[in-house]
Amino acid sequence: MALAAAGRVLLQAGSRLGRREVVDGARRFANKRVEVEADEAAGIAVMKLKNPPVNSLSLEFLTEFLISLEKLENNKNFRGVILTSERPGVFSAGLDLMEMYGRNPAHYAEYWRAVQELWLRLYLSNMILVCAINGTSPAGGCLMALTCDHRIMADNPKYTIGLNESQLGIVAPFWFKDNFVNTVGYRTAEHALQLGLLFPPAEALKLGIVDEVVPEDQVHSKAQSVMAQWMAIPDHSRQLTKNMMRKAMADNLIKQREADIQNFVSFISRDSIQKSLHTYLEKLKQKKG
Ligand SMILES: CCCCC/C=C\C/C=C\C/C=C/C(=O)SCCNC(=O)CCNC(=O)[C@H](O)C(C)(C)COP(=O)(O)OP(=O)(O)OC[C@H]1O[C@@H](n2cnc3c(N)ncnc32)[C@H](O)[C@@H]1OP(=O)(O)O
Repeated sequence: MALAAAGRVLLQAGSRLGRREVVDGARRFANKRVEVEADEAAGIAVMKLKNPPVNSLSLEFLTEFLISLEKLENNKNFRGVILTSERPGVFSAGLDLMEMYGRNPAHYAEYWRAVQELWLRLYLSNMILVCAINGTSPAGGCLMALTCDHRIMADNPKYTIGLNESQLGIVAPFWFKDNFVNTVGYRTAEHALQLGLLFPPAEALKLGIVDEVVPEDQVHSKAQSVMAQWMAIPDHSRQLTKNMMRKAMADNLIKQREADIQNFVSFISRDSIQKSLHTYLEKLKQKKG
């Protein structure tokens, strides 16, 4: 119920944005920040993140992404989604720092609800989610990948993935942490989270953050072949199994959703945290100059 209500809010927000859908022969639809190549006959869609310059998860991006995902969820012909970036090199730079810096509490609360919604929708999706990680994927970007059923990363040592929040002076929320612990195990998570480590593909593979590393030009073909394997499993048994594995963790957030929002708002509003974010943003700018 809570999920459905929040979904409606996002849909309303989406229509307020007034984005015109572009339909190309019923096989492609797009809003400004997400491109969907939908092959209804095959039952597979490719969702490409396209929020330049670095696919940060801004409020507008989250709204548009959730609307696109819901369209696919509502069409029973779609059984699988491949998530990838339209801009090879960066899968996603994670949460949009500008949504968490210098804004007011109401904005922080609205943003955090949308971030929760993204995680819940992806984590509990009945569809098969395969992540084609064709670039760097820190923090919230890594989280998106962690919600997927299978992760394939491009073999480029320049790309990294992990939960680096502590390096920014912030803390990975408990549900980011839970998703990570369930993927890599407690000790690895404890170590990586405290240090805010980002891992290149080979190390990410060793730790189980990703399932496969393939040459960069094969990420998409690999994602398609993995999807074909998963599609061969009957939906009902796969979905019941997925739900059995994931429900408890998702319910843990659902039951304390409002408290989690309040926690986030009071944490992110602190002067010391705003100062840390300021320093980090300055560092990002200086890197350029
Ligand atoms: C105890 C209670 C706890 C409660 C919980 C409380 C708090 C937790 C809250 C949130 C968890 C946070 C999760 C996150 O996801 S935080 C974001 C983490 N992301 C990063 O650290 C990535 C930062 N970016 C980079 O490292 C690089 O940009 C890149 C992704 C490697 C790409 O490098 P590239 O050289 O290609 O681009 P630039 O660095 O030049 O960037 C271009 C442009 O984009 C801006 N930008 C980059 N990342 C972000 C971002 N995440 N959000 C917003 N903007 C971003 C960058 O500043 C440049 O802007 P400019 O204006 O200078 O062009």
